[in-house]
Amino acid sequence: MIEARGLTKRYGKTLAVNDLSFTVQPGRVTGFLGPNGAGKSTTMRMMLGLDNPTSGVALIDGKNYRELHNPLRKIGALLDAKWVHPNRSAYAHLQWMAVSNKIPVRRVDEVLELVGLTAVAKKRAGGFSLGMSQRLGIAGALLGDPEILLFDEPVNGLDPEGILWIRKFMHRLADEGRTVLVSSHLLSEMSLTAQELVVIGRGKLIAQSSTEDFIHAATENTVKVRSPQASKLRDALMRTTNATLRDDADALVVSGLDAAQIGEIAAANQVVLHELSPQRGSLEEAFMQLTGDSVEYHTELAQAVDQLVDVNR
Ligand SMILES: Nc1ncnc2c1ncn2[C@@H]1O[C@H](COP(=O)(O)OP(=O)(O)OP(=O)(O)O)[C@@H](O)[C@H]1O
Repeated sequence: MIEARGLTKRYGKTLAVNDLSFTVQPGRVTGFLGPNGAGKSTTMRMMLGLDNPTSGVALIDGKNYRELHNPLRKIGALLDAKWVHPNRSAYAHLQWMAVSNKIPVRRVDEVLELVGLTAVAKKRAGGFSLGMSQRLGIAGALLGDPEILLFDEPVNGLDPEGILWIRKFMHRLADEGRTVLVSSHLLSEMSLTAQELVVIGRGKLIAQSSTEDFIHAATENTVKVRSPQASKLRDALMRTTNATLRDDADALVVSGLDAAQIGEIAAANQVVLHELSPQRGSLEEAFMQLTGDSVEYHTELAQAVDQLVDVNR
């Protein structure tokens, strides 16, 4: 388990992380979501003992990173995929990491196999694509077979195939019972990857919940109804309920009632229905809702969505 308690980091005048408290549980992929500059990397660096909190603590199974006996066996991390020496082979890089952390060298072959890099293990890491570099970074994080894994923006810049691979791999790690914290500013990607969310903005916690609850709590659930007798249905709904109705092309969008209630009212009034479909809010809508009226945020959000469209193009 990872726990942040009152975690705060100040760089001069910038409050990068502001009194952040949350927990990350094993067996689930937890998305660490927030726009660029929200404080995700700083938080992760403090979890890994690479930066000192101004106040508060980041605990790994109840301990500071620096108190861990054999840190790589407890927590593995991918912060920057390109930090590998370009002239080293993938194998040599992992071997160096293994030796310097007292991990048996045979583990190198295992992790190369896990991330699908066995065939290129002896090639220069400098010639790797971004996707291959990410896999090598993940192999490094897995070297100590740790229970806890941190990934900072692992899908940034990857093609759809690479994104899918990372997503499946994260799920596999969580299914093995590990604690997986993955940061991203890509909202839609997180809605597919993460089962739990920790959402931050300007260093502060906005929400911690399951992805489903996050969307549910922050967005209005509506039901889309299409009927050849729309005005009769509208009258019946207005007469008997406090539901709010709005028109959307040839459909009625109803909030305040669920699909079953609308179906019952339609049947009681002998109204024919052609469609009765619950509409779920999206993570984008939820994020907009919770981050309120900040212009800066909405610009960030628009950029995040644009990037997502680019990635999927
Ligand atoms: N070493 C540093 N010195 C000064 N300011 C910093 C430093 N590191 C981060 N910051 C500032 O702290 C804030 C949070 O940055 P951080 O990199 O943690 O955000 P992030 O959510 O990871 O965003 P990104 O995805 O862009 O990295 C930003 O305003 C950033 O400019």
